[in-house]
Amino acid sequence: MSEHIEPSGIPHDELAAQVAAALPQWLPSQRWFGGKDREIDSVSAVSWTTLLDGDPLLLHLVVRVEQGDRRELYQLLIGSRQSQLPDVAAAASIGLEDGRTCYEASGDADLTACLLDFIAEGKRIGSMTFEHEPGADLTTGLRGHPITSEQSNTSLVYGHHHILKLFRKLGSGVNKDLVLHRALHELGSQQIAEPLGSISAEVDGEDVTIGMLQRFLPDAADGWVMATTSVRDFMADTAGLPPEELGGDFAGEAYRLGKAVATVHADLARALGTEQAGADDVRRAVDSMLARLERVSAQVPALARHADAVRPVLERVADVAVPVSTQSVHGDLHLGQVLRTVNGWLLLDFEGEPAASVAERAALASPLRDVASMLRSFDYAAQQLLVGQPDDPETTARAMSWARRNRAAFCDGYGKVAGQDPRDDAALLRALELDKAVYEVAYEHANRPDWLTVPMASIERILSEGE
Ligand SMILES: Nc1ncnc2c1ncn2[C@@H]1O[C@H](COP(=O)(O)OP(=O)(O)O)[C@@H](O)[C@H]1O
Ligand SMILES: O=P(O)(O)O[C@H]1O[C@H](CO)[C@@H](O[C@H]2O[C@H](CO)[C@@H](O)[C@H](O)[C@H]2O)[C@H](O)[C@H]1O
Repeated sequence: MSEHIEPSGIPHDELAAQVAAALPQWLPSQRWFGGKDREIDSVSAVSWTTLLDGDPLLLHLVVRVEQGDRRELYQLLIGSRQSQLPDVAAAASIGLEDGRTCYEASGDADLTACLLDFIAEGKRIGSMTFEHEPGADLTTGLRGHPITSEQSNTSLVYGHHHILKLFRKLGSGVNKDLVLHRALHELGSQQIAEPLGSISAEVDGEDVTIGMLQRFLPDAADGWVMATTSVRDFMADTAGLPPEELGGDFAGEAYRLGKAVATVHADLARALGTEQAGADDVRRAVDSMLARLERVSAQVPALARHADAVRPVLERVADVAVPVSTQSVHGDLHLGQVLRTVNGWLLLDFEGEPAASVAERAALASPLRDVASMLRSFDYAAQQLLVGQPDDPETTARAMSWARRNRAAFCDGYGKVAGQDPRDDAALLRALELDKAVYEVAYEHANRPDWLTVPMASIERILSEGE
């Protein structure tokens, strides 16, 4: 915390408190805010650090958001200028009652340029520590611009060299994304973007990762964009050509993606070890899936109607042969988390599901969790074109044939490297897919209500297909 006084005379602790008081109105409109499903009871400033003093001012702020029995920490960069306001999005403005303009400053490249330089210098400011990884080759003096794609966090790209992710919701300790990136990089993994540095801060007496710097891959193609382009080509073809003869066929990519995911799983097992889950562990995993089903059903009546049919599928996992091998996994793998470079597929963002607790994210799991999660994403890619469209069984059937082809290719590629086809564990895979779809119902309900039909249609399909 700092005792600095801004030129206008307001102490920074007062400014932090004023910003926190204005946040209940502002937070719900932010894509990265994970508490959109509930009323905000209060927001209070937990810690603040002056990164740039004077005019302009850059304040790092950690706030506690209270929503019923839920209490979460979020970080913000607060900019304030007395003179000319920067050309940042109007949505960044956090109005204060006394008319002062404070804004969320991650879009102000003049202010965020210092973050990269601080990492290169290995600077300590107040309770914040900026570090580069051993041997990291950093280009400094660059301006950082936020990426425009959908994100749970906020990432700034510095001159096509580096990308700095600022974790919005803060957990405790070293972020899992950083832990897994470091472990994979140490093994020489080619399936990740090299970790280059980090930012941490002492919050409530504990060191917490608040940012991670990585090599930026300017020529990489986003997996979601590639897959949905392929779906569009496939759906637009009226000559009825077989998919393998269409230019945008994705099956070869899906196969190679399967191989890349299996390689990462093998590397994670090698780097961080495996454990054998016994009957009690499996029972706990089943109970946690059932609890999620009940929780989400209570919020979304459309899901509640299927809960009686979903429950026995989840329960069947308790009958799988034990022990089940568990390990560190990605935790929220989907097509938007993979990049295709000239050297093959890379995986991003090992943080796990944004809504999960730190303990849930750190828990070891069957690697089939990631397989199921990626299979769900092929369904999403196929179905996203149908969102808001009138129901047409023929179009739906064609979209689902794209999903089937690519899901199969992904499993073939995965099995080739893993030495075992994930489809051999049909009961577990089916339950994990359903559990992920239940998670997605909650995610869409809170974030993109128009897309709720996507996981709901999948749940109906998985249930109707039987075993
Ligand atoms: N190293 C990188 N090189 C190029 N693009 C990247 C890199 N890391 C992330 N991205 C882009 O940023 C997006 C968001 O990154 P991600 O780590 O998934 O953030 P979040 O946790 O907020 O979802 C990705 O979907 C990808 O398009
Ligand atoms: O922000 P994250 O990437 O960490 O993940 C969250 O947002 C994702 C959407 O951006 C969401 O993914 C769901 O939608 C995707 C299409 O937009 C689809 O490919 C995924 O399969 C589907 O789960 C993800 O669940 C959520 O955690």
